[in-house]
Amino acid sequence: MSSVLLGDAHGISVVDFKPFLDGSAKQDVAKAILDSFKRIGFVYLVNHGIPPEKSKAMFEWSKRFFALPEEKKLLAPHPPSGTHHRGYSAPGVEKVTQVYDNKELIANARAKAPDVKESFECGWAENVGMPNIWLPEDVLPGFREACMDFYWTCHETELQILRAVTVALGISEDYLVKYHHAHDNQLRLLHYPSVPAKDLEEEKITRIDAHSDFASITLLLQDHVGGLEVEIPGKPGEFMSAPPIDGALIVNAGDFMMRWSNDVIKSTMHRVRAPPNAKVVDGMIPPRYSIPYFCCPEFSEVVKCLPGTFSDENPAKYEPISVQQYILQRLAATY
Ligand SMILES: O=C(O)CCC(=O)C(=O)O
Ligand SMILES: [Fe+2]
Repeated sequence: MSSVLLGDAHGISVVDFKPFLDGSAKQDVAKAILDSFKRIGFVYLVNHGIPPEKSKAMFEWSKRFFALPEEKKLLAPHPPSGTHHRGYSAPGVEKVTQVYDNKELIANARAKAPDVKESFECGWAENVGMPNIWLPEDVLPGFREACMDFYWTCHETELQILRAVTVALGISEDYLVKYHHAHDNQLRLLHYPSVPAKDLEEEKITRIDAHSDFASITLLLQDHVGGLEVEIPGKPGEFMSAPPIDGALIVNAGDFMMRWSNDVIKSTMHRVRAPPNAKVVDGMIPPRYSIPYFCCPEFSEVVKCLPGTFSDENPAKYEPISVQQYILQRLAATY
């Protein structure tokens, strides 16, 4: 085993990112990430550059935010449409599915088994297309600043991961970074409240249904509770757990990465269920907190297969697609 590959969890590689960041073994790290992305679309990174104390502090802010009374959280309300994806969504409001635009289907899925999760979304401050929606500062002083600080910290790690992926694909290091210079990303705080184990088992409610992520890559921090599941390669509809690993960041490829790479990289379906071996107390599953950071190309860009990923024998599988059109279509289908 090469020194950058530290092990694996159910086939998802655990990779040391430091030798990429310090330049000591860039190719090895890049290849290890790409191998895992090709196999399963997910990779764990340690020494990823997001300081552990910052992650810890962000989880604490998230807990403080979600612990506020409902009427306070609703002072930063998510608009009724999914296309302005900012602010606070109460449990049951957003329903993530792999449906693109059938409103009726989505409404039925929501009514049948709502997602029992609440979330807070924010982006960069001057994004005029999708302005942030904050609480009044005195409701939770410091929250806005903490979110924005974490946003930019994650952005640094995002750029390095994009560089690693392009290096591994054999194209110039900044090729994908250029698509991301507008940092049109989204920081999401998620809280899955404690719920009756029975309701989750009987699928009366869900935490989050199976879906692929829409954009380039997602950086995902999860707490120790677990419950994230990833579709098993070659076995559609069968899932396995992607357990929390101390200090590791989960990175998964989204639909744009799949399209850019002409299907070399997988954009794998994942979901959140009851955690395996959950400590059920009085019939209740413990709460879960997670923090995904969705990395997205600039909205005005068009995503098409990268040079070298297609040929006469292996034609491009995807038509060029507008970033804005695809993202807004998928977002609209969640509210
Ligand atoms: O909570 C999680 O770990 C998963 C969240 C997720 O997949 C998403 O928000 O797209
Ligand atoms: Fe996701």
